[in-house]
Parts: sequence; C-alpha cells; structure tokens
Amino acid sequence: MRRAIVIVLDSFGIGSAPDAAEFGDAGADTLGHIAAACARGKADTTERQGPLKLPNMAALGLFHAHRDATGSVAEDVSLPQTLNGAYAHAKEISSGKDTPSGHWEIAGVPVRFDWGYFLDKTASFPAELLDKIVEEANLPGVIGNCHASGTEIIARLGEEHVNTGKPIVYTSADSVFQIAAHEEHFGLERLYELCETVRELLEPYNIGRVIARPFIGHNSADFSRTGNRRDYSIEPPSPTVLQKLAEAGGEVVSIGKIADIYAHCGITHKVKASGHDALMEATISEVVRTATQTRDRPTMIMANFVDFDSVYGHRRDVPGYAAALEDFDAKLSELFAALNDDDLLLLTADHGCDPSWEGTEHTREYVPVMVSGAGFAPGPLGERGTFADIGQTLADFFTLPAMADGDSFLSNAA
Ligand SMILES: O=P(O)(O)O[C@H]1O[C@H](CO)[C@@H](O)[C@H]1O
Ligand SMILES: [Mn+2]
Ligand SMILES: [Mn+2]
Repeated sequence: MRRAIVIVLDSFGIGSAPDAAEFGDAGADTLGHIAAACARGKADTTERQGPLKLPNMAALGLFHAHRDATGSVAEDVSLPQTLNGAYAHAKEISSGKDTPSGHWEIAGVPVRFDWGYFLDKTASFPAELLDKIVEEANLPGVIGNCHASGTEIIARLGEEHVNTGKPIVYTSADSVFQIAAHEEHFGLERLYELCETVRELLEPYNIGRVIARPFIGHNSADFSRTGNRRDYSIEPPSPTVLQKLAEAGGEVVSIGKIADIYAHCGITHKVKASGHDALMEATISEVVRTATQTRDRPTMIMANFVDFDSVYGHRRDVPGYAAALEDFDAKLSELFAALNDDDLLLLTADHGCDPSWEGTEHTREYVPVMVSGAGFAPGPLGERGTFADIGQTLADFFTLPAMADGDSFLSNAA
C-alpha cells in the first residue's frame, strides 16, 4: 500500500511572497538571508562555520526552488548538477501567515476567513474576557496582557508570576492567546486546564490557538521553556486530506505538534517528541513500524520540526537557524536509508520566520516543496499558486476524492 512521509520545516521560507508587502515583509527571505550571513562569515560559531551546507536538500532542489522564488541563487551555495527530487516554490492563499493556516492549506484547506487578532500592543485582551478567565479558573489575576516574545516575557515577569501565582498572558501578530506558567509552582496540568477554559471562553473571538507555554527554573536568569508546550487549535473549516485518508481507512501518524495543529482531526496515531533529534528519531521509527504494521493500509506520516521557528526564527538567531538546518540535512541521510523506493517523501514549510528580519514575527514567504520517491521525475514543478497543491497531490497519490482546492503535481511522476 502507498505511503507518504510529509515533513514540515516550521518557518523555512525561501523568499518574500508576492503579497509580502501587505504583511510588512517585502524582502524577507529566511533561507537567502541565512545563506548570506553564512557566506559572509557572520554565522560562524563553535557549532558551524563557513557557507551554508545542505547537500541532501540541495539534491532535492532546495536551492533551485529558492532561485526560482527570488530570481537569484543564494550566496555561496552550490547548485548540484544532478537532482534526486522534484522541486517547487509555493505561495500561500490563506489570509494569515501563521502555523495553522499554513498547515491546513498544505493539507488542502486554505483559510479564507479572517482570524480574530488582539491588535493592541499593551492591554491587548478585552477586560471582560480576562475577568471571565480569572473567575472561571479561580485565579488571583493575570499578568502580562501585551504583545511579547515568549522568552523575553518569562525573563521579565517570571518571578512575579512565581510570587503571585498569576499566570502570564500574552499575544503576538498571530491569532493566538498564549499562557506562560511555571511547571512546578503553577503546575503543568493546571496550566493545561486553564488553556482549555480559555479555549472555550474565546469562542466569540475567532482566535486560532491558545498555547500553553510551561517553563522551569529558579529566577529570571535561568527560566527556560520546556518541551511540554501544548497548542489548542480550533478545527479546520472543512475536512483536510488527513481526515479524508483516515476516513478511507488509512493510517495517519502525527509526529510532534501535528496533531495539535489539526485539532486532532484525522490523526489515527500520535507520537510526541520534542527537539529535532527526538523528532527525527520518532519519524524514522514510525517509518520502520508502519513498514510492517500498516502495510495493508495507505499510510501517511506527518512531522513538524518546530525548533526552526520557535528556537531560532522568532529568537532572530541566524547562526542557530543555520546550524539547525545543517543538522537536519545531515539527519535526512538516516531517514533516506529507512525509506522504501515507492514511498513518497515531501518536505515543505508553513510560512517564513526570517531570523534577520526586524521584530520577532513570522514573515510572508514562498515555501519550498521538495518531492522524491514514488517514481517522481527529478526537476522543476514550477511556481505553485497555493500550498493546497500539496494536499491535492496527496489526495491523488492515495486515490482519494479530489480536494476542492489545489492542483496535483503527481502527473510529474515518471
Ligand atoms: O515568542 P513565542 O512565545 O515563541 O511566540 C511565537 O509563537 C507563537 C506561535 O507560533 C507565535 O504567535 C509567536 O508569537
Ligand atoms: Mn509555524
Ligand atoms: Mn511561530
């Protein structure tokens, strides 16, 4: 039976999208700016040095896709003569540049409605909403109530939180309500329960996600976020290709954040993992498990590598992002070794988060699409008008009824 492995490199954009100016992102280029910094010696650390080296993804057409998206080859990277993959650059038609919008569109369901946002930089949340939260969750109050970077706000308000028991609430340019609380002082389960309460109270506000942001540590100098983050998303507006496959009796495996992002819709098997080492290990072990256990059923394994975004992109850490990309690229060799020739491997991203860009937000960019295996002929797949071409291709690959959006590029298979 057919099997597809879909990996989302969270935030790995390859050049500003045609509508980037509407988001204040004209000129953003996650890959291009990382490569430029590496080429100029500005991303040399003890961990990595010199030009950006991504040989596996280069052979899948990454730098070709970036060239086609931006009109120029990334600095000091080499375009391989022979390719092992088909490649494209895809633009997003969803209204937001956030994680659920990107993932849902990848799965064939673009977001055509407008999310609700908390636009005010301070006193961001309506007082009546905060009052209800405090009352229903029986809290001594909340602190924060502003736009913030998650690491900065725990350093600034973490001690006050520990001393008062008031959780830290904050948001960003995304449609999010984030709650940071100390895992031990406040309690992890209590934080999750609070997020569920907030999820319900947000119903009138059309907010994409409530995010639990637990942290540990003794004082502002050493507070750090843990891998126990949890996202509470609303459900996709119509069935995604994951749901269609699951309803058709297929196995749909979530690795990492995937299940949360799709509000657990269409997931038949869930594997939690935090950190890129654990995520790749989990992906490979699911490839090995499903090779025998679900061989009689169509199977899709979908993984999200979130650290590119949350540890490096939002933190505007160019050398860190470069090192994480090089590390991921090296790990791909192990994944290739575990795959069968007729498996479809697809690598893509959900939005950009240019670590050289001003601010700490996502950036509206093209994303790469790299496809190999399953008889795909290496070479260009051209510009894709929507990430939903991926969902349509998966529907086509699994012979499911066509999705409403997107064009399959499966015809390119040899
Ligand atoms: O600064 P942190 O807490 O990482 O928040 C970031 O993560 C959220 C979800 O991706 C985004 O909305 C962005 O604000
Ligand atoms: Mn994302
Ligand atoms: Mn993000």
